[in-house]
Amino acid sequence: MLGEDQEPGSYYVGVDVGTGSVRAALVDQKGVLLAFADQPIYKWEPQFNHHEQSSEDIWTACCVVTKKVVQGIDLNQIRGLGFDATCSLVVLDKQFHPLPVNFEGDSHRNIIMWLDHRAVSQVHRINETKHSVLQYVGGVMSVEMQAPKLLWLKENLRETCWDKAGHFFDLPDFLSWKATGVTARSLCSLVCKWTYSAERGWDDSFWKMIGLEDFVADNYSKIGNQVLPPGASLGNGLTPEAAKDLGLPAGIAVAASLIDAHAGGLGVIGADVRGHGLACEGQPVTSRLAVICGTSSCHMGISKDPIFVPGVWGPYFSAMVPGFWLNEGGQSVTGKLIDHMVQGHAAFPELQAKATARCQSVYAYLNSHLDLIKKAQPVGFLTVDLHVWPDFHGNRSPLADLTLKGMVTGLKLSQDLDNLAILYLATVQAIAFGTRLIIEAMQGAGHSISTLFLCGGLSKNPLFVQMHADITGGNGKNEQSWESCVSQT
Ligand SMILES: Nc1ncnc2c1ncn2[C@@H]1O[C@H](COP(=O)(O)OP(=O)(O)O)[C@@H](O)[C@H]1O
Ligand SMILES: O=C(CO)[C@H](O)[C@H](O)COP(=O)(O)O
Repeated sequence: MLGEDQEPGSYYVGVDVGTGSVRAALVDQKGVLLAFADQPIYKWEPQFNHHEQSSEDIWTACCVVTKKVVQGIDLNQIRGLGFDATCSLVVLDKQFHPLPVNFEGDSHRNIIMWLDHRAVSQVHRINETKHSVLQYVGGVMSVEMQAPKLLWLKENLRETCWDKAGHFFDLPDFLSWKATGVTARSLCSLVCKWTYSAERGWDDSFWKMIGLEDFVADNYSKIGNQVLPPGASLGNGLTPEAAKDLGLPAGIAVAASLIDAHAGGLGVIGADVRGHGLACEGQPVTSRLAVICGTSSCHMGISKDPIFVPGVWGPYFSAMVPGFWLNEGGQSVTGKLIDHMVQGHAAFPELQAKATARCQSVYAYLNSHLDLIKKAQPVGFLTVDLHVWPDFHGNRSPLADLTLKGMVTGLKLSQDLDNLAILYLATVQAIAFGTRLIIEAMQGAGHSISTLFLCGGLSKNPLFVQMHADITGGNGKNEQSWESCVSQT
């Protein structure tokens, strides 16, 4: 919205770092999208369940996309810049140089990604403490959060990484530091991934109990002892060095960052739906669930008072919408699971060739193929004999069990394109059932959710959206009308 102090003709740049790529958007003062660019980023999997990235590679990609979106505009009209990113752990030494997070000693790979599950033993021990901070992450800490990863580094890479480390950043906070030189952390990342409380700050007893008393001793300087609300203006804005890298004027305002799912949640949960004849018009914002569907899916619901939902992260105060509590359900792999199932099938080369011949994406081709083979039945009935359990990378919510694995039942001696299309459908349905289980857990604990707002790469897939509407809408527990609104971040 145009604030009173904003002149017309102002531009803003937003940079979104997902798991697979970096995207930049240029918007005007009304939030209208004027330009968009994206750039893939590198990922390494040196061993099973170890996932790493490079902060230098990601910063370079941020610079490429930012330069592209501001091409041809008057740079002096740019008023602000903001970042969001996945909640991956960036490690730097005392001089802010990258440190290796791997046994190979490769310092280029200085990020342990959010989906890395190397710290299984560490998270198990953290959960055995039953410390009170765990109440604020759904009762069970996830291996995808930062405390187990930090403990893993201390126990496994003591000399090459831990002893030399000067700064541990969540990726969104690394980016705002890189742009401004300010090491302040965002309340969003510290509350959601690091056990910081917006009301009580750090809990010394937790860090001492899990064997990371080092942080208490140095007054949390390595993980953040200055905390700002997301959107707060950082220091003196963009430094001359970062300005040169990004192709922007020095000194423009840079905002304290958000985690990617939280940026998506903030973007869609308050969407103005007036004038479309939707049943959710006039309903409170607390009746909406934002589902951010990319590599993973994140289910963001807010409330005025804290709601404790077993197996669902939070409640987190002011971490997404200021003044509201947030619960965050999630499925660790959704887009990644669909890609895995489709690309690993024997008929994938045939699918690729046919989709390319029609100038379609493989998913658009599969969706039309399902329409062709469903005959008179609704498409969902094609999977009466084939079922998928989607927890190939454990269950984030509501079971909070990282040991769970995926399953497929009903396999036949067929590997043709029909078989691939039906397996794809069953995978999408399984993911939608997972969302339904998360909603039921949230409703059972006191949320009152009646509308889903989807965004992210998977929301471009009409079958994914339709299955979510069909499967979550018919749970019989919701007296209110149910609908899925789609918007894209
Ligand atoms: N047009 C599309 N149709 C179907 N699926 C899509 C489409 N575009 C992207 N996706 C899926 O969305 C996922 C990536 O979403 P994205 O939001 O870019 O992820 P991330 O933020 O994690 O990098 C991928 O699994 C991809 O297959
Ligand atoms: O844990 C998360 C948010 O709390 C996200 O799943 C993680 O950041 C990855 O997001 P994406 O699937 O959009 O790349």
